[in-house]
Amino acid sequence: MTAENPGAPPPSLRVSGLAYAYPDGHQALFGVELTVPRGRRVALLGPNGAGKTTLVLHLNGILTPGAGSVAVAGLPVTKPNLAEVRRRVGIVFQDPDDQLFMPTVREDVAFGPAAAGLRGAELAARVREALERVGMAAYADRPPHHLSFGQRRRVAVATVLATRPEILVLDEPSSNLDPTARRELADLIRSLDVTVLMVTHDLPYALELCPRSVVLGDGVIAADGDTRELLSDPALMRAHRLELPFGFDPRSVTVPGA
Ligand SMILES: Nc1ncnc2c1ncn2[C@@H]1O[C@H](COP(=O)(O)OP(=O)(O)OP(=O)(O)O)[C@@H](O)[C@H]1O
Repeated sequence: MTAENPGAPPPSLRVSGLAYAYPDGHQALFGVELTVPRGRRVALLGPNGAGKTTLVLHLNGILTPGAGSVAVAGLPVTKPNLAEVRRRVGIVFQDPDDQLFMPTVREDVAFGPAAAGLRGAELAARVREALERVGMAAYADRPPHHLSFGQRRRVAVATVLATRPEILVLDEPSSNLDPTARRELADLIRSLDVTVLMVTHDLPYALELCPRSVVLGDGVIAADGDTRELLSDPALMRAHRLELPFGFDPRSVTVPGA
């Protein structure tokens, strides 16, 4: 239940007054406010050094707020809640090799749900379902390092989906993908029935996948709104080093499913 709408489920993510300084004293976040309702896809944009990674590292408790708080589906991100928080927040890192470390794809995808206590037929079904979801069921017995980069990224998504997260955090999901793999991953993301926070410098990808974007600049939220409108605001774009590909006009692009 929430104060705004009694009876409604809490948002997938609520970040309130989040401030953080690294141990060397560098203040990376200043009072960030961000609410992502369940089932929405939101892009987190901003130049290098804006604080995007610092924000994401608070979502699963790798960093602890200097001030403010984070809650995932109403559960505060605090030390006693970390195991459940990490099941609810599935982060797909930019480099799939940071996530895949078992001898086979099947074992990598089983790792999360097995750690959460699933065994036997239930575990096998969960792994199969996640691999089917990302179109990689035929590769279950292959070593991850024999797969292409795009295939490894899909398996990395499966490792996270297998834990049935409340929110999927994608860190630069389109990086290093060829155009076909990029489109296939977009189709996959669009087909998922899950809340998504996508950190990206790929503005067309943000437009294609996320109706809403948040622009972070120097540790503060500089803008939060309709992606197409934000990307059509030259002053905002210039101020935050956001650049569209040459000739790309966000107002003339048709977004699938929109
Ligand atoms: N371990 C650290 N110690 C001190 N300062 C740090 C540390 N990690 C990051 N910073 C600083 O915090 C600020 C935010 O960094 P962060 O990595 O969150 O930015 P980002 O938006 O994710 O950038 P990028 O797009 O390059 O990934 C930067 O000024 C960065 O130099």
